Amino acid sequence: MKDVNIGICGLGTVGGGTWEVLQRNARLIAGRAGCNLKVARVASRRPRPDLGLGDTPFSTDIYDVIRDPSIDVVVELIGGYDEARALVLAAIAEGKHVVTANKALIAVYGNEIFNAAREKNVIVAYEAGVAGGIPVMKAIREGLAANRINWLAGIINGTGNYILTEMRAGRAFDEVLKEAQDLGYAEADPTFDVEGTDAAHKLTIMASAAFGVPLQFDRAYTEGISRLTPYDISHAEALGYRVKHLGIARSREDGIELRVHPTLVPEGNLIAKVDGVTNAILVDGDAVGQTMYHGPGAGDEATASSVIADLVDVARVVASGSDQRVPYLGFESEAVTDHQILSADEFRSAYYLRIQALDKPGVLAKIAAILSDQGINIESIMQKESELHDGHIPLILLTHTVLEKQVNKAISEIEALPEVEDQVVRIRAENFL
Ligand SMILES: NC(=O)C1=CN([C@@H]2O[C@H](COP(=O)(O)OP(=O)(O)OC[C@H]3O[C@@H](n4cnc5c(N)ncnc54)[C@H](O)[C@@H]3O)[C@@H](O)[C@H]2O)C=CC1
Ligand SMILES: N[C@@H](CC=O)C(=O)O
Ligand code: NA
Repeated sequence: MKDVNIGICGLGTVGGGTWEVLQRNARLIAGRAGCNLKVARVASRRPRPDLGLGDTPFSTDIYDVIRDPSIDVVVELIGGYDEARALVLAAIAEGKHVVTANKALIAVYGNEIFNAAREKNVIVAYEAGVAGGIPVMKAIREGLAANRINWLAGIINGTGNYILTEMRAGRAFDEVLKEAQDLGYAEADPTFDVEGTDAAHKLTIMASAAFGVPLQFDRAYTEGISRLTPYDISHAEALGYRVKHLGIARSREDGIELRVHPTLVPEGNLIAKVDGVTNAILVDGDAVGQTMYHGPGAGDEATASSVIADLVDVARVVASGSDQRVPYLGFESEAVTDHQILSADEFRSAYYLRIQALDKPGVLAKIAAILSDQGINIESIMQKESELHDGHIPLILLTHTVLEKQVNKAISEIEALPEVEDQVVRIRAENFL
């Protein structure tokens, strides 16, 4: 059986997991790929004696992998933007295929990288970058190829969902984040997880493959979980919702909503029950209806599972000498359109609003009048006398679905009322899920 030679760059959480699974399941994987996936070289800043690399050449210079003429596929697992971009472009220039877990790289530089790869007739595969171990890109690009995809929505950051799950159990944000870092779930810069950047990277990639538009990370609306409070989480629950950090991509006649933010999800919805580091993506297609992809969104061997699936795809092409492959974002270049990405003002959603108002007659009427002037109907209202503090009492409202610009207008008018103190807390609620 032929060997396909693999060079791994970056032996951290995912690199280590990839090495381990390739060794453990070598025969099984070879049986599927039709060739041996041989790790012929590894490079990383620090050696990993715990992995038992044996005779496999190791160096601290990742470019040793690029320079090695025997390497067929470079596995980029160093992470980050610029160094990874340079490494991947250098690998492509050498005519090597690339497998990466780096969604930041693909979301931001994917258009450039895919063009370079097309010119050199090599493959760049990135399944591990989107929802870790879940083969969701395979589902979108291949399994759902018959469908007009209407929308997709899901939990696509394991660290964030882990934090929200533990916060519900009463644990402190910082303590749980530290634990997620120790478990290898978090990004090198964990603000990418908690401020929504990582989820926006993944959403950008899924949306392009779902709708056939170029990658446009800079057009994604991004809001993280760092400002969520246990208070709002528990009040949302009292209204029958769970607060989840979602990525939502929805195709409309007038454009595409591309947004990442904390979201109230009806408690009966499957997504509401997804806890811990688990990710879940619901995809709505015109032919199939809704399908859901659920599984570990981060972690060493779970992510390695996707890295190796990509390696098998590449190895089959290398070993068979064919150049048959799935287009990068599932669409042939001629079929990619310029359907615009909408601004946040154009989002349609329901809203949970928490208003800190003076407890005196007439205030509620003023707020109701502002909402009504903006055409906003109220679905439910909650106010507890027991939460009266310094003459102020939180008023919690759930609106019907409206345009976001109407809500923004209403919020600024409400915040300007002398009876209202602090900023209005606003969390989108999605009843269409
Ligand atoms: N940890 C996870 O669960 C997941 C991570 N990813 C992605 O996988 C990639 C790798 O992530 P992790 O393994 O978690 O990171 P990590 O920080 O554990 O590993 C990165 C490794 O690369 C090495 N490295 C970085 N720059 C280097 C350079 N210039 N020269 C030599 N070595 C260098 C580091 O020393 C480290 O050993 C990232 O793009 C990340 O976003 C994707 C899905 C899940
Ligand atoms: N930091 C990411 C890792 C996987 O993509 C996450 O927590 O989801
Ligand atoms: Na994946």
